[in-house]
Amino acid sequence: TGSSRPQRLLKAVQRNAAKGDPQSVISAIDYFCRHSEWAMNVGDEKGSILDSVVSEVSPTTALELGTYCGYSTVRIARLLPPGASLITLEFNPDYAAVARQVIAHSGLQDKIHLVEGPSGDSIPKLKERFGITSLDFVFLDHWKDRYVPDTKLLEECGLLRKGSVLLADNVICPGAPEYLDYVRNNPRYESRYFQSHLEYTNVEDGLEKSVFLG
Ligand SMILES: Cc1ncnc2c1ncn2[C@@H]1O[C@H](/C=C/CNC(=O)c2cc(-c3ccc(F)cc3)cc(O)c2O)C[C@H]1O
Ligand SMILES: [Mg+2]
Repeated sequence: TGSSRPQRLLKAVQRNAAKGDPQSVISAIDYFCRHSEWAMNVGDEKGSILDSVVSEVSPTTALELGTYCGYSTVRIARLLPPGASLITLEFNPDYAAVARQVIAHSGLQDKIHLVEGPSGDSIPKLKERFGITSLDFVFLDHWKDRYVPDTKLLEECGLLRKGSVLLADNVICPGAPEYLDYVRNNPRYESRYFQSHLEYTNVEDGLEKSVFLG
């Protein structure tokens, strides 16, 4: 049988991006998605908002929910301070396999821990597995109906501290209405919406940044 879209995206990275150069990996994926095949990466427009939040937080420990092909994984990891690390969760083994190769091509593999499995299973094990006490930054970009249960799970596991920043993709398209309701009407969060567009299109979408107040 033929190749999958993630496999074709990986080929485009291996052909067009310089090994060890994260920016060229990002540009190669954006080019592929604009000119060959659309894919659900956060993209360059929302990606620059992601970059500014990551740079502002400068997290020592970051978590990503939903690796997919590793585009935002590379975007986040390239901005981490020395010694910092990003844990990314992905339950589809085919996507995880592609993401590992995209990450390897970028040269950022030493800053990234890709954990295969459902986020609901992995989140409760993060403290013991990675020796972390709390998360400085979380990027939510997995199934949209998992944003609320996983945010509650992060709270219950004591993984959020005063000042932890959650950044959620797609709060307009495909949409995460329950999540917006949860973080916007919850006194334990200070939320702000960053208007943008769905990756590689002019359809409205945006990111919701929510600071946990403890
Ligand atoms: C619970 C759980 N645990 C671990 N990994 C999980 C997980 N749920 C999903 N994942 C993994 O994350 C990835 C899923 C992401 C879901 N993202 C989406 O469905 C998504 C969809 C669109 C979109 C918009 C308009 C359209 F017309 C069509 C699509 C755009 C996006 O930016 C998206 O992130 C891959 C999946 O295996
Ligand atoms: Mg997304």
